[in-house]
Amino acid sequence: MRLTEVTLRHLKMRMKAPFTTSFGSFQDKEFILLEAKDEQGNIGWGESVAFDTPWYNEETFKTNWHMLEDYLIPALLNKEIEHPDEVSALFSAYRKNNMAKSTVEGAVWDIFAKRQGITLAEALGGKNDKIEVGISIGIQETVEDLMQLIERYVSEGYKRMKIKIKPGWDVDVIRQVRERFPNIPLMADANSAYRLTDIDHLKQLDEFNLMMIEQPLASDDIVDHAKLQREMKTPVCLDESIHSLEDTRKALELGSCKIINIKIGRVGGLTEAKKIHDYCMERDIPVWCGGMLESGIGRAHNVAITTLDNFILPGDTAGSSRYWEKDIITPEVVVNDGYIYIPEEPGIGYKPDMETIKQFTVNEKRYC
Ligand SMILES: O=C(O)CCC(=O)C1=CC=C[C@@H](O)[C@@H]1C(=O)O
Ligand SMILES: [Mg+2]
Repeated sequence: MRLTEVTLRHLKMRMKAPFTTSFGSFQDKEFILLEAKDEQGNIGWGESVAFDTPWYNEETFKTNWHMLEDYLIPALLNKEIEHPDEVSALFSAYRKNNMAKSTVEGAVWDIFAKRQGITLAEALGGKNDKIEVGISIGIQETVEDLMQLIERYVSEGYKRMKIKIKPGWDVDVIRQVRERFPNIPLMADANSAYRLTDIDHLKQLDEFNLMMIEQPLASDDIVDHAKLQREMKTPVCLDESIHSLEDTRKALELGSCKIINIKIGRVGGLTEAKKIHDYCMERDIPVWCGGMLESGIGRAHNVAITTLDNFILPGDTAGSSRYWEKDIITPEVVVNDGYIYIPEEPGIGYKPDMETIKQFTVNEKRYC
């Protein structure tokens, strides 16, 4: 298999409502879509999940464009490869920039599956024909606003609620949610808003039977998380701190967490995501698939990886309509009673809607 042409598109899409976390709030989503063609004319798609501001991690869609244009596309274009696993080896001279790497690696995986006439899920080794999904709810203006959203998403069938927390919007809010919804599967994501000195405060969360607390401490930490996990009953889940299988190994050896959130972009692509999945599975560490407010293309990749056996916990891959008036794929990703059914078409299984893509495209460039 050989890529003969790659097109980058810079898209700008407005979400239905702002999404607020401990690090900031945003409503306009700017990102890169990557379309790749192989020597047989098969087309594969990838999405960069980097935001427009480096607040989740150090990457942005502009740094991704630079990496793709100046290093990653030239490293791959017209190179003969047998399997997508070889892509990371071709990129090994370039440090980090995982979201940029994942953008093009995802398109290669899509083509790899299409060449064999199988789904991306099957190409990855996934056997499940449906996946369980939860939903992530940003910080709201009032607790009542939050309650109404939970009410709505519970009635739509989502299998677990994730609530964003930060100092001043944490223990009291979770207490009220638990009083109103004593039995829902519930978790909290802090996006690194706390320090180890907050340990006594965080331990108060132990009384609410949370499935986990996600990334409470610094975004690059695994040492303090291990200290926290030793003192907290609630399982710690790592998101921002995990960029690779090596990070996973070290975090698990230290006891920094009991659960891993796998985001394909954050770990540099599907090959590394699968390795982390397999490593965790051998050690009985459950994983789930995190979200980055993706358009349909990124969403489709998330759906595919979530079919692997150790994605035991519901992920953040909500339906397209959660964020978008109109998504850029057909059919859109739909959630039925908390499940997404895996599409049967080869590759990512959803068709890019070129009209809609065009409508949101700000800039486009082709490489061959
Ligand atoms: O619905 C989604 O795509 C998940 C949204 C979500 O929780 C997150 C998106 C982007 C950055 C973070 O705030 C975050 C997360 O940390 O998991
Ligand atoms: Mg998170």
